[in-house]
Amino acid sequence: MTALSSWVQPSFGEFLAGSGLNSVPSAKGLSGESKSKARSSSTDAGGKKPKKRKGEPQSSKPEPGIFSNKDQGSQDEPWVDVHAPQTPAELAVHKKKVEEVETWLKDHLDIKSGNKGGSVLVLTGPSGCGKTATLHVLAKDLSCHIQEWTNPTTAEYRTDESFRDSFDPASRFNSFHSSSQTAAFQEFLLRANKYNRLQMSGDDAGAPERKIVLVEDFPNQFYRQPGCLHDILRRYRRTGRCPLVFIVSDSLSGDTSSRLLFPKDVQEELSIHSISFNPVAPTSMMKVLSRIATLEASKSAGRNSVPDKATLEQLCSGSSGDVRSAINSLQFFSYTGADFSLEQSLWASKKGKSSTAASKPRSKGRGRPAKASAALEESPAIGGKDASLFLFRALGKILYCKRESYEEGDVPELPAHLSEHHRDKLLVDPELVIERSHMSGEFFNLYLHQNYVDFFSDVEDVARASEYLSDADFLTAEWTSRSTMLGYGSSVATRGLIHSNAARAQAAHQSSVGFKPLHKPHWLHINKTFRENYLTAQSLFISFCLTPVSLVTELVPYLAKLSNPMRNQAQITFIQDVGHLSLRRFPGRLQLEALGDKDPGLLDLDSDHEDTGTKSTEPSTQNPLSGETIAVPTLPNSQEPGGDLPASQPQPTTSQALLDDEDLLIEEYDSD
Ligand SMILES: Nc1ncnc2c1ncn2[C@@H]1O[C@H](COP(=O)(O)OP(=O)(O)OP(=O)(O)O)[C@@H](O)[C@H]1O
Repeated sequence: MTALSSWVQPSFGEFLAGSGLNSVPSAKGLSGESKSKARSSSTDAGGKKPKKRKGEPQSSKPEPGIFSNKDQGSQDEPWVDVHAPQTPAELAVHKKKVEEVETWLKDHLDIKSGNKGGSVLVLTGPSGCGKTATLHVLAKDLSCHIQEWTNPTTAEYRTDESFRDSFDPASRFNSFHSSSQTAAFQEFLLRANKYNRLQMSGDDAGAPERKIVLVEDFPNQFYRQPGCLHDILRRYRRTGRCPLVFIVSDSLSGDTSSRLLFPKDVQEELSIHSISFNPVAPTSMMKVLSRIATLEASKSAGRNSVPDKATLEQLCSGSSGDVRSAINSLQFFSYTGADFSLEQSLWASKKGKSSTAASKPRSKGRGRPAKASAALEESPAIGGKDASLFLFRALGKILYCKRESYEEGDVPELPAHLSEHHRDKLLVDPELVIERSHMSGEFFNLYLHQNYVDFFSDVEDVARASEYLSDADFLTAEWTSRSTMLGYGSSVATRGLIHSNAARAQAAHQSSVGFKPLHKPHWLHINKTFRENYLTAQSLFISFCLTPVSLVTELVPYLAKLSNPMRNQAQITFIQDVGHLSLRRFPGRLQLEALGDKDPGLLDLDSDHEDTGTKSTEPSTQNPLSGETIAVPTLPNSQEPGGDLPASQPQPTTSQALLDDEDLLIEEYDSD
């Protein structure tokens, strides 16, 4: 927030000074001209804070969270700080999560009770869901001190010598930056672990210091080489005396950074406890917003308006469970509501538009979808957070393609020969859905391709839809134009799919498809196997000096035909698995891996690699489509034949039993 307020104020300073406004929330970090201009025009709220001259140190700057002083200059303070929770009961976080963190802290704070000091906790969850606030409140409750790591700025450790080193052609590019940041982090941990805080007057001198080391700001080097962090953690685990808490915020589409920094095996090895926070629930969010709005309205003597319930609800839905963003939007709204007369009318007209759209009764369908689709289609009116969609919901929006009938005379009728193409008004915007799924259009198409058939009831429609999917594929086939054509490709795929589904063309007659489980694309698995086979072939047959493609398509099939090709057991197994196309082992269709409603979209192949690999529990088997046998222990359960197939999929047939193949025996050959 400090950073935020320091750039917000200069940008608005002149405008505020000119308009005689003084109650914009940006006292923290004020600097320079704009600040003095804003101050000079202050008559009321600005005057509450002692005036500071340019260049004067800002000693009274409150820390965010519980350290902020409620009484001082709250008019100018960001409300997130003024109304920071002080007790666990005030937290907008689910009680169970708070208890979980509290129990862990209590268990690991007492150094004397066994050697638990060097234990590590990772808090994950979306940004602004109260992870830091929870830790601060609990630390205060348990009377312990938080020592937090912040990345030093480059200037701080750019001593003359290291600066000169960085220009040394022999030294690796940027090495001074990353290594010194990691070294500084290591030193911080060492010191935090070794030394207590200086005793200040008023501190209880006798009481042993209880301390939590907090890391929220990770040195960049750790993202490039997570191994560095893991080594430091191993050392800390052995020597640490106080609990170490990491806070990792999830990205919009998944928890990729926490998986990168704290992979499962490292968590197990170092007994790292992980607690995952959810976005703040709308009911808790409403409580927090109403409390703050009422308090602020009573404090401001009529200058701030209390937003009505509908507005608060809108703020809640626009914040996507981010309490910080919701409170900021509320503060912004309250100021605009009271002070900016011009802005007020602009906001009001925008709000009016969205609220009429949201409240407009729909002629067809139930209330809930109307509300949901309105929330998706309308951007939140007041400083709303980017609303992301979980992949599961995004796919549902396209596959279920909700429609609403046109009002009489709304659209011109199509000519008779085109009447079969008439469709009711679509309630989703496919491009927006893809954008909010935070996934590339190509990957999104893959998911559609895997799942669309279950949502169709006519084979002619399926044929048309598959043509659109092929067209989309074709549009992005040429690498030179791919980046330009990606958007078109996904539009053709999504809109083509939606249009082809004639059974869902009319809002009044949208056939009920019921709930259909969605699955991850089989392509992901094939691609993973393909890459693994390439790597294995390369390492096993390195002496042949062939490219991976030649190895797998020429050498290995050839060796498979020989009865005595190799002497190494690993090579023999690989040749048996990959070298020949066997139809022998497959009794039925694949069972695909289900897509959960919270599964993140896969942004790149590496994350897919990890994703499919870690979730696998099933034994290895063979792919009936390509004929490849997959001897990979980490095979996803999508490959297990014969298991419980979803009702939507054809059940295994017995015809494959006829495809019996004689066993291929490869004997070991010793050339010596
Ligand atoms: N009732 C409340 N519960 C939780 N936070 C609140 C509440 N009221 C105000 N806040 C403020 O909301 C903000 C919550 O952000 P917090 O830093 O805890 O989020 P976070 O999950 O750690 O996310 P990030 O990683 O982005 O910082 C804090 O500034 C906190 O002071």
